[in-house]
Amino acid sequence: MSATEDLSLEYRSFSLELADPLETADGSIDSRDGFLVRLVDEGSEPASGATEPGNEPGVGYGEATPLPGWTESREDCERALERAREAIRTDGPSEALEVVDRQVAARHALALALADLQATRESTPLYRYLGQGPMVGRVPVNATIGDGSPVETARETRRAVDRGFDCCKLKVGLRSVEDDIERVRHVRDTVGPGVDLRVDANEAWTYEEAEFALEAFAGLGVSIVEQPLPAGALEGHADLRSGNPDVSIALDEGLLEHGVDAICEAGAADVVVLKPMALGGVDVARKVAAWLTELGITPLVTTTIDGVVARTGAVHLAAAIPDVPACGLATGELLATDLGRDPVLLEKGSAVVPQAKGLGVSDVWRDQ
Ligand SMILES: O=C(O)CCC(=O)C1=CC=C[C@@H](O)[C@@H]1C(=O)O
Ligand SMILES: [Mg+2]
Repeated sequence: MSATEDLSLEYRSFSLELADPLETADGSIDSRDGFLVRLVDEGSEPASGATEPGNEPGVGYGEATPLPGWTESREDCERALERAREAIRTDGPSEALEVVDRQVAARHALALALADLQATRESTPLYRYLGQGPMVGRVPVNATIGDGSPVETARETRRAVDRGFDCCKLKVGLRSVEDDIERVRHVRDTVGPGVDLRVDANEAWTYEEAEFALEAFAGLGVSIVEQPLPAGALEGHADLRSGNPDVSIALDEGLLEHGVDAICEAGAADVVVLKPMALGGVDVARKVAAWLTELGITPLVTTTIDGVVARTGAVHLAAAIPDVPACGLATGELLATDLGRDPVLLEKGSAVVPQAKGLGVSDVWRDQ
């Protein structure tokens, strides 16, 4: 993409309620407010007739959905998008990316819109533009289960398994470790041994609590414990790892605090969670994934409970990562409303990857 082409950027705010608040040890998420971004190549021929996915040749979509604690604030995001709008008109895409470099959600929106536009021009689905790899039909996904009562948690997990999920991530950390162990035991008894269970504590535990939890979780067949300790505790995570070879340790908040090299040097993670919205875009996340793989750490992709544009971008990112494990991409079903039609079908625990040009989303920029 050259600096001289005639690109214009527009953005609109949105607010999406969750169907039910997602309870986590870090607080409850009940709505997602952000900005839908549209990039238009003013020099390209307008599409004639109906706009099927990938059939808007001069248009790219992006989404900035800031989440407190993970990204810049909504206000900073809007100011950054305004700077990008001006910069892209006067100086081109590279300069526009530079002026939002530190506002990760805004950068995510711009980078996604640019990638969607370019992949569409090259008549290739976004994941192949990002990864330059082979055709991928599906990526495995996990169901996301909030930190509810033991009965609610078991019921939700059962429901997810009945709908075809064979991997479920349970939020933990809101109650005592003993209570969480009983909660997970109840889920295991309900769904049986064949379901892959993971837990995410969102930094809730002390080292002693985490050690106690990990030992019990190993006996319950929990495969991954995500962010058991505060993000700063790299050595603590490394010690938990070496003491509990049967359970993988995943870092999520820890990636944002330390970066890949420090995590690798400390030996603090088996798995690292990539949230493209919090990392500044699918392009950045793709590079981080490649670097992790090179270092022998497994990358997996999740969302920050985003609208359909960012969520579909995350599905493409996951499809661009070879042999990616089940990813936290079934988050659209947590929303009561969305920005438009979801081009990603969830089927038997997998997301069916859109094969249209670009992102493959359509019908998100309706006339207001
Ligand atoms: O990974 C998933 O299954 C879904 C995404 C998810 O769990 C999260 C999204 C946004 C904020 C966090 O509370 C949470 C996480 O920590 O991974
Ligand atoms: Mg997490």
